[in-house]
Amino acid sequence: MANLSEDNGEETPLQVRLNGVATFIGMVGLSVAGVVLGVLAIRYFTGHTKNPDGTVQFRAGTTGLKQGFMGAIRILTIAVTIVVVAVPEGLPLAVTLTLAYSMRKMMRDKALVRRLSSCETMGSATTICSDKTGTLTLNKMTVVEAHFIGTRLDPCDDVRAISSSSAALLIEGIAQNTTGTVFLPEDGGAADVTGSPTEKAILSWGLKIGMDFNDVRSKSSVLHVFPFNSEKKRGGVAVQSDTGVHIHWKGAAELVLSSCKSWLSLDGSVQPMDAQKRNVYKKSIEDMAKSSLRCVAFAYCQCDIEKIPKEDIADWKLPEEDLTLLGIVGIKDPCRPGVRNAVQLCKNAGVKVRMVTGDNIETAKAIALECGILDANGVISEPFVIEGKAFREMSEIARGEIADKITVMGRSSPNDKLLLVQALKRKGHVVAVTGDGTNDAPALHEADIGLAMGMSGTEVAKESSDIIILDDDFTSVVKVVRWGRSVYANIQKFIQFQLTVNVAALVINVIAAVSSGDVPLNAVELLWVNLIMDTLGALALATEPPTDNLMKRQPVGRRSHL
Ligand SMILES: Nc1ncnc2c1ncn2[C@@H]1O[C@H](COP(=O)(O)OP(=O)(O)OP(=O)(O)O)[C@@H](O)[C@H]1O
Ligand SMILES: [Ca+2]
Repeated sequence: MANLSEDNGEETPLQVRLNGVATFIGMVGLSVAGVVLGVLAIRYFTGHTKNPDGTVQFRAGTTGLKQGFMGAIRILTIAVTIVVVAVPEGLPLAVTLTLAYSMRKMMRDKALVRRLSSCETMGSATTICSDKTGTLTLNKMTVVEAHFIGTRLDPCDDVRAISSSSAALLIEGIAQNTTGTVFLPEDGGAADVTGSPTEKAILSWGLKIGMDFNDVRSKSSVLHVFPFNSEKKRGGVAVQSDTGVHIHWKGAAELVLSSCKSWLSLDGSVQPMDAQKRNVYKKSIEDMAKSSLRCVAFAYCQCDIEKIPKEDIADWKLPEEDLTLLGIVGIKDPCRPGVRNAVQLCKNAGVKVRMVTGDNIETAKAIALECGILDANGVISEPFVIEGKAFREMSEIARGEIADKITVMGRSSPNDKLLLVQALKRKGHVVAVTGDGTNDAPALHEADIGLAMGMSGTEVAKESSDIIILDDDFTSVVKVVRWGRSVYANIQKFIQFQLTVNVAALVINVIAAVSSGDVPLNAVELLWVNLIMDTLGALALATEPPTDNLMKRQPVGRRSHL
C-alpha cells in the first residue's frame, strides 16, 4: 500500500486539455479586447468617433469631464463584453451534460459510473489491463482432470484405483481446507455448494468422489487456519483427529509441488519425491495448463502435537515445507462468448488489451490465445509473456522498457499488477484496469480508470474503482470505451461550434471597432447571443449518441490536443 501514489486530486486528461483550451481562449479574448479597447479609446480621445448626427463625440478642451468619463466607461463596457463573449461559459455546462447523459445511457450497457469524469477518461484509454478469471472467462469452474501419482484419473471422479486411506486423506483436505460449504437438503435433492468458484468446483468434485462433507468435518477439529491469499497462492489448515494432527495445503499447483518432498502412492504409502517423479508431475501440470485448465494441488504433512504452540495459536505459522503431495486437479473455466469479438474491437480501436492474472502462465497463455489477446502467429515468449516474479525482480528502468511489450502476465501478485500499471502510466499510457478481487484494489486505485466487477467483485475492489461493470463481462468494458469516446467527440464538437461563433463575433467587433469606432452588437445583445448559443448548443451536442466510427479511430491518449 505504501507504493500507491497519493490521491492528490490528479486531473483527468480531459481536464488538463480543457484547462489548456480555456487558457488559450481566455488569452485570445483578452488580447482582442485589449486591441479593441485601445483602438476605441484612441479614436474617441483623438476626436474620430462621431455621433449618428455627425457631431464629434469628444473634443479636447470643450467636452466636459463628466461626458468624457461616460464615453470612456462605454468603451470599457464594450471591451469587457468582448471578453465575456470570447470565454466559452457553456463549456462546463456542455461537459457536465454530456457526462451525465452518457452516464445514464451507460447504465443500460451495464456500467455503473461512480466518478463522472471517468467516462471521458475511458475514451482516451490506450490500454486495458484485464484480469482473466471472471472477466475474460465465465467464472464457472468445474474439475475436469485429476492426477494422482502421475496417472490421470479417467474419468476424473473415478477413485477406485486409490486406496481408501489415501482417498480419506484427500477428502479430509478437501472438506476441511475450504472456505466454501456444502448444504445437503433433507429431502435428498441436489447438494447446494457455496463459496468462491474455485472452491465450489473442488467441493463439487469432492462430492463426486464420495465425500460426505458434514461427516468428514465432524470427525476432526480445525486448530488453525491460514486463509488463501493471492500473494502466497495457497491456503492451509491444521486439523486434529484420532490419527494425529494433519496440516493440509491447497494452492497453485507448481508452487505447492515445489514444497513437496514426498508423494502419497496409490496404496497409501509415502514415497520420496525423486527428480523423475517430480518431472512427471511437472509435465502433467504443464499439459493441463496448456489446455487452459487452472491447476490446484493438494498436499499435507503430519505434525507432532508437541510442535503446536499451546498459547498464541493464532500466531502459529503452519509448516509449509516437506509436504507430501496428494494430487493435482485441473479446473476448466471456459472463455466468455463474445470476448474474442470484444478484443478484436479494441484492437481495431487501437486499444491494447493485456491480461494480468494470478493463474499459471501456461493457463494464461492458452486463454489469451483463445480470446485473441495473443496472436497464434506472433511471438509468444518473454517479454510479451512474462511471469509476475520475473517482472517484479527487474529494476524500475528495465520494467519501464518492457512494460509496453507485456501482453500476458501470469502468476502475478497484487503488487505486480500495481507495478505494471505504474510503469505503463510513466510511459504515457492512459491505463484502464479491470479486477474483482481484494488483490486488485491497489491496481484499480492506481489506474486512470478502475473497472470493478459488479457480480463477483469484492466491496474493496468496488470501493477503489471508478466504474462498476454490472454483468462482469469484458464486452461491457468495450462499450464503456465507446461511450467515453463519444463524450470526447461531443465535447470536441461543442468546442468547435463555440469557437466558430466566438471567432465570428470577435472578428466582426474588431473590424467594426477599428473602422467605425463603434461595435454592431452592444453588450446586452452580445450576451443574449452568448446565452442562447451556449445553452442550446450544449444541449444539442451533448446528447449525441456514439457511432461505430468512433471505434475505428486511434485512441487520443494523454498528450494529443483537443
Ligand atoms: N480457493 C483457493 N484455494 C487454493 N488455491 C487457489 C484458490 N483459488 C485460487 N487458487 C490458486 O491460486 C491461483 C490464482 O490466484 P489469484 O487469486 O491470484 O488469481 P485470480 O484472482 O483468481 O485470477 P485472476 O487474476 O485472473 O482474476 C490459481 O491459479 C489457483 O491455482
Ligand atoms: Ca481476480
